[in-house]
Amino acid sequence: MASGDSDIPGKMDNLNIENDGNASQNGDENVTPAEFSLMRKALRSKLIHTTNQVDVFQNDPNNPLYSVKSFEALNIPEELIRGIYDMGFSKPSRIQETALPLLLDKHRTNLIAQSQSGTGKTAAFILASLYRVDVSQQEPQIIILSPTYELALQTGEVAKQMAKYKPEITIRYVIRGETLPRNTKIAEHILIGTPGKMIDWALKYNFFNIKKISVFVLDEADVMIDTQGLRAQSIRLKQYLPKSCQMMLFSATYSDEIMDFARQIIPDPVVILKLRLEEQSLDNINQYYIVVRNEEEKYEALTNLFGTVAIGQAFIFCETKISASRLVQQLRKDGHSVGLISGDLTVEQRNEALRRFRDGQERVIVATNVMARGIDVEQVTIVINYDLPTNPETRNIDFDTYLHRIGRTGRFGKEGLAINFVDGDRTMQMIRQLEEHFKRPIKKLDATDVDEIEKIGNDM
Ligand SMILES: Nc1ncnc2c1ncn2[C@@H]1O[C@H](COP(=O)(O)OP(=O)(O)OP(=O)(O)O)[C@@H](O)[C@H]1O
Repeated sequence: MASGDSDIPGKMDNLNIENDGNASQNGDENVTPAEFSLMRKALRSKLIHTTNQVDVFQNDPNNPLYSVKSFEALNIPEELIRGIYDMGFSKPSRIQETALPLLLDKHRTNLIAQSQSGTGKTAAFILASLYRVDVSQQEPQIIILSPTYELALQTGEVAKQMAKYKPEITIRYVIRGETLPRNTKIAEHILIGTPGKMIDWALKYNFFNIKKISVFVLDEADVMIDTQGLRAQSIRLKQYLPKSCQMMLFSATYSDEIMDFARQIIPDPVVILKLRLEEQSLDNINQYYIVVRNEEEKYEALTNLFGTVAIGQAFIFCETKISASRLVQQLRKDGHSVGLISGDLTVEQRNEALRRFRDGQERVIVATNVMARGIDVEQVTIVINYDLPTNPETRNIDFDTYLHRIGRTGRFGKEGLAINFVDGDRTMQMIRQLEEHFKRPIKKLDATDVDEIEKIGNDM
């Protein structure tokens, strides 16, 4: 049995989402960093633009750095350009502007790149990998390591899309469930898989010659080091690679631990960092609260909103998985088409719900607090706090989670709408605290005032 099976997700009990450690507060929802990463990808339909400059660190001052403003300027085969345009990209993203010239240059620069999720890292290393393939050789030349089975599949999908007009480039997954007869020699050029299985295929079964690998990519380094065993396996694999192999490592977050790991894997790297995450802000969000007397009124007010506001896409947040799933059941019973995202669902079910939402098949998602921390909801126009976010220990209002739920990063200047439900003195006091804390008014909305609700909807 291949030791690659150690990559089965869901084994971790030590949650650490975006390094804020917050998820463990709601320990009944066990979601791993790898699962969050997948959820972000499932939900994302486009590039996240950031205004931040990138910082580049390199040891060799003679190595001139340049950035590209167009894909044509990269001197890559026309088929790859066509593939990129077919994916809807018109020009390189911020991180790609700097990373691609380095990745494609004749010095085969090694790279460590950190940039927030959704900024175009995957597309960058896929392009570099496709560019490096020598199609005259029918053997593996590129290894791409992902932390889990699902993330590897996701990366493979991107590679297949980009290589659409270069069908002579071949790709093989090295993930659980894949088996080969003994003495097989793999002919595919690009191997995408998890560390344990890759080690087995390279070193135990000799399905390919690791000395022929010319590009090694380690993706999602932050997720990798969070998962027992993957770090050691990655380092082990790296030790067998030829010296001439170009190595690159990508991470969405930054920490000393990640950098230590990165430097153990990548010799002599150029390091690209986009350290500062853009601040979430409430500047473009219109915030309201609706007062209700009991659960029935609350539910009625919610469905009233659905009926009146031509909501683009909405997220509804509940405090617990039980309340979230009850609400979904009720809404579905009443004929509303809503998706649910909670820790009770399988990875596949959650991602399927997010994909349906992303593709507009469902315009409402009900989610729990834990889920809110792990995914960003940039494209959502309405956020409804069915339950206000509270700290599970103190039961006080949780300002950070509130901001994370409804805030937007600067670039997304679009207007957003946040609606909070108030069902007593305690929640009313929380609204006042939020106003005080963020120095922004939260206006009262009468759930039965159809004209006003319509007006809000039209203003968006
Ligand atoms: N140059 C580009 N122009 C337009 N869209 C792009 C560009 N590069 C990537 N994208 C798209 O932006 C989204 C995010 O890109 P990508 O997955 O490469 O980001 P990432 O930084 O690797 O994210 P993660 O850290 O979650 O893996 C994808 O939908 C991708 O197709």
